[in-house]
Amino acid sequence: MTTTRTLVPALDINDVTLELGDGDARIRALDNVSLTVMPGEFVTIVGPSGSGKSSLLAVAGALTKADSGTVHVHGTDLGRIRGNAAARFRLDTIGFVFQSGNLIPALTSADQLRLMGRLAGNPSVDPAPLLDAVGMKHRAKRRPAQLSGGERQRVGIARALVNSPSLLLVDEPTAALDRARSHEVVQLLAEQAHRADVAVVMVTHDHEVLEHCDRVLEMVDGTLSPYTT
Ligand SMILES: Nc1ncnc2c1ncn2[C@@H]1O[C@H](COP(=O)(O)OP(=O)(O)OP(=O)(O)O)[C@@H](O)[C@H]1O
Repeated sequence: MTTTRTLVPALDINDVTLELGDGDARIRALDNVSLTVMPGEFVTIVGPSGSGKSSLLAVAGALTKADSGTVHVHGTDLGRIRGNAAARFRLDTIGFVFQSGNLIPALTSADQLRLMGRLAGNPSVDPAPLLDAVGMKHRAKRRPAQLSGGERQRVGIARALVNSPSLLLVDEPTAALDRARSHEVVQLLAEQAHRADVAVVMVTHDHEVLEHCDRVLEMVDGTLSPYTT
């Protein structure tokens, strides 16, 4: 007997439109965008400045509501949750990684992870295995100012994984890094996606790192299409 396993997409964006600004200055940041990302898949979005990449991450991360279309994260319709429920959902289901790691200056690497666990109602988080997974166990007691840019980014990735998210949204993770560190960080994201079955959606201007991604898409004027070199 053959058994078929139905996989729920980690992210399912269907025909989404988002308009920003007021009056004559109103622009269509997302124009009928659709995107499905499965668990364990690492998708990257490239495209010119102002093309709508950050808007897409904001909609996928339940930070901005689409004007039309639907967004499901791991089966939950983001259009149907708001306020505290949306904040709770973000904390439990979505991880965010930003340009420079966005770490809290006063906290050690280990405490960055503990705090994220506590916020999600998971106070017994053990930071050691996650820091180990990103090659940062030996920096557990250091604060951000005592870390290199690449190390901060690694801690940021470990922190984003603390609550075992279904979806990891990553905005320009290599902006502050040299070429070697950029490859390391993006390779690490690919490893985490494949090992922990997390869907990763990364936005980048850095075409050097695309080799590590499973799928590359291009955003131009609010529309998404496959990227061709
Ligand atoms: N709050 C806002 N109000 C009005 N327009 C906005 C707002 N935020 C973004 N925009 C406009 O929406 C469009 C898409 O912006 P977005 O930040 O998504 O692009 P991006 O591709 O991420 O750009 P970059 O690569 O420079 O970060 C741009 O034309 C931008 O000027």
